[in-house]
Amino acid sequence: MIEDTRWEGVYSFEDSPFIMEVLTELRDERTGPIPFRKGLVKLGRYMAYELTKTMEVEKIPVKTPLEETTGTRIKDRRNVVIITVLRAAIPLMEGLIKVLDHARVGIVSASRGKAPKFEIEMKYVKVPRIKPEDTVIVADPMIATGSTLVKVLDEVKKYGRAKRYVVVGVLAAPEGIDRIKETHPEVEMFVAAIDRELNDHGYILPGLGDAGDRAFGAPIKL
Ligand SMILES: O=P(O)(O)OC[C@H]1O[C@H](OP(=O)(O)OP(=O)(O)O)[C@H](O)[C@@H]1O
Ligand SMILES: O=c1cc[nH]c(=O)[nH]1
Ligand SMILES: [Mg+2]
Repeated sequence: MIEDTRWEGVYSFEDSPFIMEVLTELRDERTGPIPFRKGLVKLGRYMAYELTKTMEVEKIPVKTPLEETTGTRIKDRRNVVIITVLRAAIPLMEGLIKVLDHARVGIVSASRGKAPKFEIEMKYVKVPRIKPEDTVIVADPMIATGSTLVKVLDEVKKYGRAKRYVVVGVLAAPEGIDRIKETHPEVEMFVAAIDRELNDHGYILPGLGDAGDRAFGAPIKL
């Protein structure tokens, strides 16, 4: 992972060719919903694997068929709460949880309104109690204006103070990172790549389009 020195605690995986290859497939407009969801699952799995490198480990005794020796256990892996932001984060969470299988899971809905206010409607909130030893991971593939994550982090912090707050995403715009760092400076962010900018509809450029629509199809407006 590479720390982006424009901020404190913001990392990308542009040094990982495999993560970049999967990201390229997600960006490709020819990629349909099935491979798109599969790609989000893969990114969740591999970014969770990378994230374990930042977790606390402990030495434990282990007995092989031949002799006693010392083993390793990732202590923090047993104290994780994954917060999934509907819709687009569902496949991403599926990938994260393959590595972080002990995680407790919270689900929140968050749908973003139109420019320029980008009001966030957060109706469905089901979050477990958060303990001081927990690493809270908020999963959302896209960090554009940052409105969604600011609102979700505000809400999640009502459920108890955690040891760490980590955002895991696929693409982030500098504008969104700035916004989140303003209101939640302690939050660490891990994304596959940090893209160039937002367009005036609040979409990330070059981006990958609307992640929820790419994964599940565009909803119709009644
Ligand atoms: O950083 P922001 O400007 O808040 O934008 C990011 C949010 O926008 C998209 O959600 P959307 O409202 O499109 O819902 P969806 O995931 O169901 O498509 C995306 O999934 C993020 O949650
Ligand atoms: O580019 C973007 C920005 C916000 N939400 C998305 O799904 N894609
Ligand atoms: Mg969407």
